[in-house]
Amino acid sequence: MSGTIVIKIGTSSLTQPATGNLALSTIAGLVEVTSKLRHKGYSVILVSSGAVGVGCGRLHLAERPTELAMKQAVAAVGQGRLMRIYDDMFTTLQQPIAQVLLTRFDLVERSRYMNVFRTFEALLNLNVVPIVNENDTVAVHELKFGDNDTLSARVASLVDADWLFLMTDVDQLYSADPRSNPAAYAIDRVENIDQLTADVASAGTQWGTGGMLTKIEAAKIATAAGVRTVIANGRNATNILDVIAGTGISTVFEPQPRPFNARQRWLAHGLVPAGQLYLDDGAVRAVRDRGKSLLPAGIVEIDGEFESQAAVKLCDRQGAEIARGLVNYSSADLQQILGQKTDAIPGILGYAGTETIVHRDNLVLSSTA
Ligand SMILES: Nc1ncnc2c1ncn2[C@@H]1O[C@H](COP(=O)(O)OP(=O)(O)O)[C@@H](O)[C@H]1O
Ligand SMILES: N[C@@H](CCC(=O)OP(=O)(O)O)C(=O)O
Repeated sequence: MSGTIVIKIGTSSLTQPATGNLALSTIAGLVEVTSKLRHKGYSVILVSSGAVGVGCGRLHLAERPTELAMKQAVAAVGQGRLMRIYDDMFTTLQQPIAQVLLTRFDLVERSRYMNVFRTFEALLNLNVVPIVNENDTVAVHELKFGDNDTLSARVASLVDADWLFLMTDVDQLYSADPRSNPAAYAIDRVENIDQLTADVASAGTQWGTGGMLTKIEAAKIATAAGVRTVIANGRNATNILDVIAGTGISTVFEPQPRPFNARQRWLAHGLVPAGQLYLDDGAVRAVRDRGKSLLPAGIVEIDGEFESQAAVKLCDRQGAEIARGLVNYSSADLQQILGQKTDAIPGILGYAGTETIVHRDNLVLSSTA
């Protein structure tokens, strides 16, 4: 019955909305539930926001800073304070914890991705609860997760988790933001996230980053990787135990069958695509329906500048993503050979490269394809 659970808790749950001070009883509840899950045999990873919010409280700032350097400085103040509180509380329950700070870059390169994976594996084998946040202080704009919802989903995909809990300041996902739309109704279960019609456009709280939008994005990433995903209220962490027991108020997103091995999970969720290849209908069918590699003849257009072995999206003519993978040619070379027969490549480029543009082994279909 045991498995791996990733719990993401947002700033809006960790802090008091009125004062910005830490919500100590909420954190204590989360620590207690985490410890209970550990005793039941689950491995638990916490993804905790709050560095910027707690840093603001410590520095008596009334608003979340918008300037990058300022945000990074404030996060450096808050992160240490946050970890100290977690460590104090977990220590009272004899539960060791570890701080893991990630940037998007750590999941892009295969060797770094595997390193992060092995570190999590070692920590969980040591019965430690890793507490993850984005490394806000060093993350550069272009390679930021930007929000901890999608960070937690990528971590859940990385460790092949059974559950991802997105704990926030509303009980459930609603058909629209319940703060501004009193007629919004609660959604208990989402079988197919691609058919979800809820309005999640509003920005959320002052301290949170992405509102509901990034939670839905996270649920898409996690369910596509086979992780059952839950949105629930973080003020009462016992919700997690109830949801696992099949009761409790929440929104549960059903996972898709686990289609991915570890390498495919990296291809699907670790990489940051540097460009797009647009395919004709025959190539779309070959890649999507017949499990073929992509050949130059089926490419009608490309977008972006990239080197060989970069990650790219494979799209149909309308731009809908059907797959992503590692490309065998740079964008400059590809411009010259797109639409051509494979045996024309050496004559055009002056060297005999590989026959395929994206090999089947380096390609993973997108969940909506
Ligand atoms: N359809 C919706 N259902 C529920 N909440 C929504 C919806 N659309 C927007 N929201 C807003 O999203 C907020 C939660 O996001 P956020 O403040 O970023 O929280 P966190 O800090 O937990 O990540 C809610 O307080 C709510 O106002
Ligand atoms: N890494 C940032 C949190 C980013 C974030 O996603 O915040 P939230 O929307 O509150 O989950 C921090 O620790 O302040």
